[in-house]
Amino acid sequence: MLTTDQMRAAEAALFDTGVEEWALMSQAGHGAAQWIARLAAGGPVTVLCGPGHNGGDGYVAAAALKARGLTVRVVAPISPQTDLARHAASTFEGEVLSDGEGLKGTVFVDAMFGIGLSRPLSHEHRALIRDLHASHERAVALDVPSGVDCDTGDVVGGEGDDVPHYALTLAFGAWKPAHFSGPALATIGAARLVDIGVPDRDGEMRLSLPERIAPPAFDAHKYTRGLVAVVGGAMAGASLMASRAAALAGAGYVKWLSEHDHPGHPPDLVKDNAPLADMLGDERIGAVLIGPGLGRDDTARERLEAAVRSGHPLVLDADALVLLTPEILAAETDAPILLTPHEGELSRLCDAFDVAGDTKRERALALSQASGCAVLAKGADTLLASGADVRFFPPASRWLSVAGSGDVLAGICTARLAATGDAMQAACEAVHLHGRAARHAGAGFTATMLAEAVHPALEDML
Ligand SMILES: NC(=O)C1=CN([C@@H]2O[C@H](COP(=O)(O)OP(=O)(O)OC[C@H]3O[C@@H](n4cnc5c(N)ncnc54)[C@H](O)[C@@H]3O)[C@@H](O)[C@H]2O)[C@@H](O)CC1
Ligand SMILES: Nc1ncnc2c1ncn2[C@@H]1O[C@H](COP(=O)(O)OP(=O)(O)O)[C@@H](O)[C@H]1O
Ligand SMILES: [K+]
Repeated sequence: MLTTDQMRAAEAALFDTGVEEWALMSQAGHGAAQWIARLAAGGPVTVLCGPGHNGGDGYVAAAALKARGLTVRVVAPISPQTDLARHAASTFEGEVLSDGEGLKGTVFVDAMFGIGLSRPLSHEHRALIRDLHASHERAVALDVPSGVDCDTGDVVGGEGDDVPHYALTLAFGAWKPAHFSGPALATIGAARLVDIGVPDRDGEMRLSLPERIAPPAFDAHKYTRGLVAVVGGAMAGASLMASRAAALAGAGYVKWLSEHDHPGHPPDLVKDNAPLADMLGDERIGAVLIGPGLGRDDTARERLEAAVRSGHPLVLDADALVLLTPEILAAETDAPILLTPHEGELSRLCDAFDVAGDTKRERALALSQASGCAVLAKGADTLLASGADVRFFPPASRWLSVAGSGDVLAGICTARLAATGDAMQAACEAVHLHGRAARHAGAGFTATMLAEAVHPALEDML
């Protein structure tokens, strides 16, 4: 995944090796035409072309679609402004209109602006896009929906609903942050990457895709598979749900360290109510979860301090993130720590660690660097920051927006941390497992149902 500047640098590096600009544009336009043709299914296509190379891609796609026998109209409110864009326009031999008055069709292709957007869309351009969107059955955005800032996913000079909803967005050469973050996420629809020859490199920002989870080794026993300790608190239900999710996410053994009882306590979950510091002294513990249902009083803070001092790999969620300060984290520990804040907790933590950033990505990175922890910043556009690295995730079921869903995720994270010993890998596996569980749970599930659905989800990922 590349920012605008990185994308331009990657293109420049290709040109330095002798690749022609036209070759890239040609691949972008032809790659787009293949997707558009499938969506058009023989119906008429209207391509809105801007003045730059995004428009150039549009002209190439228009010419390729016309060559396939489709009815294609180009609307170009601004003429091409570069030699390359003019050359692209010259390859399209059909009708070019200056406005979209009365046009109807199957697919509307937005090739107005891409990574070169430099200011908010004018009222006229916004209205033109809205009208063409309304008069066609489906809309496809080339590179990004016009008006979206590629680096942030914000709508430049506007709100999320100033950009209409696209069925498909075709990213050229590399993903941009906007494809998986910010208000743009609501407008982008299905996102697909079109190869234009920009080599994949092991950059700091990447899209995380599900990878296989390793099943237990042949000589595995419950401790090698991971002993998870879930610290309970005043509201026992939340830690109980997290424990259940941890058990179903592959942990060999889950211990519930709780002073409180709960009627939903299952027989296969071992409860231990000895003093917390004693229990945390067990060297076999692979990872500790603290936060769900912990409470926020002095007792809760003492339990958090004990968990950090224990030196075990940690997942801190919910109330632990409300209580966390740099002083608490100052305890000597080399063990990996994963923080799993939602938006509100992230902003509180940024205050507590005295860091700031314009975007969620920048805030999560700054917090990770200030705290030394991996930061899984949850929400509709979940992302993971660890040191300089960022992982984005494909959008998950919106039904995950239910109370307790974060407790389930925290339990999964802890099981994966106990199994892998690596906060970043654990968080990536956990987000995919959580998303997969949501698909198994269907629509309108409760957090308890989601926790149960971790079981079939794990099987999918083996
Ligand atoms: N460099 C290349 O050869 C390639 C470019 N590609 C395409 O080119 C795009 C980037 O092209 P450009 O750098 O030309 O940028 P764009 O085509 O995104 O836009 C730049 C043009 O729009 C104008 N402009 C910007 N914001 C405006 C606004 N709000 N109102 C009116 N005019 C505005 C600028 O003055 C400039 O003429 C990518 O998104 C991608 O679609 C890729 O397909 C791959 C190859
Ligand atoms: N609209 C959404 N689309 C996808 N996932 C979502 C959405 N809203 C919330 N989630 C996910 O659901 C979980 C909610 O966690 P959290 O906010 O901690 O809830 P709770 O505290 O109630 O458990 C997170 O994993 C988050 O990424
Ligand atoms: K566009």
